[in-house]
Amino acid sequence: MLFSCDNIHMHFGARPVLQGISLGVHAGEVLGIVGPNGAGKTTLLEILSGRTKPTQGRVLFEGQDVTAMPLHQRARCGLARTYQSPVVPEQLSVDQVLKAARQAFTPYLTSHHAQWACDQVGLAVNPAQMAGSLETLNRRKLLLACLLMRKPKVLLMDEPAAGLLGAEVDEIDSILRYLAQQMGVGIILVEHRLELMTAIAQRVVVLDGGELIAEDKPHRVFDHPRVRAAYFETAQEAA
Ligand SMILES: Nc1ncnc2c1ncn2[C@@H]1O[C@H](COP(=O)(O)OP(=O)(O)OP(=O)(O)O)[C@@H](O)[C@H]1O
Repeated sequence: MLFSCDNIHMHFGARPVLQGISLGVHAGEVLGIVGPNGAGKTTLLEILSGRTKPTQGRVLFEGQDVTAMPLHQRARCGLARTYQSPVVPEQLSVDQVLKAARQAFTPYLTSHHAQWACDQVGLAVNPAQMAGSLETLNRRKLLLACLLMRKPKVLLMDEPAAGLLGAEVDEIDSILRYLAQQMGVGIILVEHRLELMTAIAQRVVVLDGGELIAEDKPHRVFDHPRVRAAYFETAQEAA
């Protein structure tokens, strides 16, 4: 297993938010995480990325225990993370954003690395354009290009299709498929859109109330009685 966690528990005060979560991803595999609102998906991504320390449990990267390793060190090991909102530096041009990303790496990456990364995600915009004026899909592509030039081994993604429509979702789908299949990146993906999950994930885990209640292939995971109950009850409560 390339990247995994083992028996993760998380409490906020006395409140348990994650209870005994174990999962992992292989190189070139896409693992999906779904679950109703408040299930603990984002909290788990925060723990996997190193932004939050779990109350209990371990995170393992290529067999090494990285539980105590902070976010920036995990990034150097090859872990990358994207967020639900594609926040870019509004006052910098696309070229300046890419340059800042190149210079955040030691030794500095070259403009060839940046161009290569832009090509991988199909980012074709005027380099002088202000990043703040990009629409959602190109913001996501720019942020992904900044990560890809570091050649990550593992990518953690929180709702990469949020704010996208139709053909744009298909484009993200193709990019993620390419990263996994051609570049061998292990991807852990939190996503509400089940069609995206079904299209690209090999396995899906379902969280509910901080517990892992099912793990299966995407087209089978909703056959599990606990998964149906979690979604049905949530829908009923919301009605
Ligand atoms: N810093 C925090 N302090 C206290 N409680 C928190 C904190 N962060 C999250 N929670 C609680 O933990 C639970 C899980 O939240 P989390 O955001 O991980 O769920 P989620 O599955 O990502 O939900 P959504 O799909 O709505 O984004 C929620 O009940 C939330 O209110």
